[in-house]
Amino acid sequence: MIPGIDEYDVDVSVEEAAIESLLDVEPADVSPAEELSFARNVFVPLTTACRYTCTYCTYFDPPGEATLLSPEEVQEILQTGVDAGCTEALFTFGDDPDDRYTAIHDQLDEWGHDSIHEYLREVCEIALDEGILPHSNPGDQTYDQMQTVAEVNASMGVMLETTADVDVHAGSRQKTPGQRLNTIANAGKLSVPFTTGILVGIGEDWRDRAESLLAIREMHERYGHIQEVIVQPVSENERWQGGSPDRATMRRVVAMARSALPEEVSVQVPPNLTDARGLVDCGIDDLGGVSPITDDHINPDYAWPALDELEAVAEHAGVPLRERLPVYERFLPTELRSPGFEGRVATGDDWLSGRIVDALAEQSTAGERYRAILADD
Ligand SMILES: O=c1nc2n(C[C@H](O)[C@H](O)[C@H](O)CO)c3cc(O)ccc3cc-2c(=O)[nH]1
Ligand SMILES: C[C@H]1O[C@@H](n2cnc3c(N)ncnc32)[C@H](O)[C@@H]1O
Ligand code: MET
Ligand code: SF4
Repeated sequence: MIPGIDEYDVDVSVEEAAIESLLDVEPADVSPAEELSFARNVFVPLTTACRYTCTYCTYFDPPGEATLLSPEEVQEILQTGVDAGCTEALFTFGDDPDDRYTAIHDQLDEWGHDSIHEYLREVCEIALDEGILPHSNPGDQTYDQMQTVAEVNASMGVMLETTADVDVHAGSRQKTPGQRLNTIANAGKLSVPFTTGILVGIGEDWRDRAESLLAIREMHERYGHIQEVIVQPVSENERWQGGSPDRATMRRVVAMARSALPEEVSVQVPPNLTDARGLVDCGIDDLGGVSPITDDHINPDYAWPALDELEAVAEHAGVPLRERLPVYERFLPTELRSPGFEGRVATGDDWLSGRIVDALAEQSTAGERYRAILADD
């Protein structure tokens, strides 16, 4: 049984035969994508406080040192993003920071908020007012927490990491696969277009990788909400010297992801952590959110490639590079999709809230930029 799953009302039943057949997949078995997409984002590390201490993570700060960005600081970062033509405000932060740190709780209280999710809602509203679309990844979330912020996000995400019980998540407070899957299920129940993925090289074996990808597939079959799956190699930093998966491993696991998932779900690799050129023939079709202005705060030692380097990856593969929004086009109401859009899956019109649809349809500089990106197919 997947660790921790019995604590939640999530039924995941990956079949042994499906795992076995995925284990046979090789890069030569998949067809390369016809284009590569990316989004321009600005990274907003709302707080570095986290209730967990994953041993590969350099993001979290210990109590006493952790910070919380004020609304003014957030607004300033967002403004630089808007000025640089970004369409995505990536709010990523530690899991339930206010639960473990009284200083964070007290600061939120001073700003008039009961919880980090209430505060997240406020900063997402600031983003929408500034003309940039929120994509939040606050780690694990309950249904109620997610409901607080769902209507002010264009999409949300959490990495499953792995379905295996691995040492890197050990300790008295830890991520569990059951809780991550529950978060993914909550997004499905709330119709939130969702990003998830696996972290490769944290002690999981090939069978675990196959099981993780198939568990994601099962979630998508149930709710239809998975927009992309990130295949992320764990990367070395001052806290993690346990190595990073080699090229052959990344090639095989990307091919497994492409085979495991239905066609409409994108397979993404981060271009600052991988040699994306060497993965296009294994089935990637997305290079994720890339920032022209902010660091990757999670992997600060790995600089974002410039746009012309992304162009070079696409050129090397002989496919076009296309900018996208943080929410994939099939989740948009039909009237906002580009004329040339051929939805491979009918999704209906009820994914995005009125607030997000208004932002996309607005007669404003931001609205025009969003529509220009959609029209550029
Ligand atoms: O800059 C990063 N962006 C990360 N992103 C952002 C992602 O590249 C884009 O926000 C999505 O492609 C949406 O456009 C994540 C998004 C998620 O929902 C879940 C996990 C990640 C992980 C990272 C990451 O490590 N670094
Ligand atoms: C937001 C996501 O960042 C990823 N993450 C955290 N630390 C690292 C690292 N050292 N290398 C690669 N990815 C990492 C986790 O998968 C997390 O879910
Ligand atoms: N804490 C969240 C998670 O692990 C997001 C940031 S990870 C550096 O999903
Ligand atoms: S990976 Fe996310 S959950 Fe784990 S310690 Fe880092 S911030 Fe916290």
